Amino acid sequence: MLKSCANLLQRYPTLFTPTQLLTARSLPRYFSISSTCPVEGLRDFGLPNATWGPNLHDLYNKFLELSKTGLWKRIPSHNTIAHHLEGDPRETGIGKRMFLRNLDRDGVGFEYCMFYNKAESRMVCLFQPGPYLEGPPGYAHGGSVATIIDSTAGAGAVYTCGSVMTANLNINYLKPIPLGCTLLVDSHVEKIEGRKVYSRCHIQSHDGLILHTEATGKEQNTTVTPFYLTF
Ligand SMILES: CCCCCCCCCC(=O)SCCNC(=O)CCNC(=O)[C@H](O)C(C)(C)COP(=O)(O)OP(=O)(O)OC[C@H]1O[C@@H](n2cnc3c(N)ncnc32)[C@H](O)[C@@H]1OP(=O)(O)O
Repeated sequence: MLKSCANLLQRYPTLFTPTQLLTARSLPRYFSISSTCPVEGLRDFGLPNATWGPNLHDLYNKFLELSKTGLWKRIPSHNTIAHHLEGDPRETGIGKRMFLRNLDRDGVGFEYCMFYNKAESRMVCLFQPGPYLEGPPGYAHGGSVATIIDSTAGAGAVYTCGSVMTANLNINYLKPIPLGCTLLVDSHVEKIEGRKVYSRCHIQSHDGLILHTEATGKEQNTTVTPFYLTF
């Protein structure tokens, strides 16, 4: 691992902070970043890759197991939003990349996959923040935390109600999120009033012992950004 870390440092001298280097032995496997990630071409990023740590694998396998009951479904995650949703017949604009999938290497940014439970209007996101999301030394930037919350609650609202835009998002940052850890982002649609969709979301450590973040969101049903769903 230290050898691959040294190689990475040679190629990308500013990739890791001193804090991360000091704690490199205890951090998961984003140090073995694959250099074979294709830049172009359709790919489902919600599938395991070499940068996933053991805790992310464990959570993923747990939800795959739950999916066998039919209550949960893995949500595909392609590089462009037009392809993000299963069954979307539209072509995407050239050069567009979905915000969370806009890096050309695995493991450095938003490493995640989502599962949806229709009966509970619930979307969970298994999330491993990579080193490019750094805010305070060694920890995830608050904006990146807001992004994964917005994307999880937003996707949950889309799968529950169809096309929505986020109108409002309130976040309480309770405990900082270490880069490289595995998190469960858990959102559900709490209430629907006409075109208004109210969601609640929290982020906890993979073992449920630490509550990192709580959030409430309000999405507005809209026809501005029609999504095509086949759930
Ligand atoms: C698997 C798929 C993954 C996809 C996930 C994608 C997730 C990403 C989500 C996003 O990032 S979306 C991008 C960020 N959001 C925006 O850019 C939204 C910009 N704002 C708008 O487009 C409009 O303001 C909006 C559509 C949200 C509302 O416009 P409307 O014309 O529909 O609202 P209108 O002014 O008619 O108000 C309707 C109701 O909503 C309420 N409302 C509007 N804006 C609000 C606001 N900001 N906060 C709270 N409430 C709001 C408003 O008070 C009113 O309540 P009442 O019916 O009770 O009177």
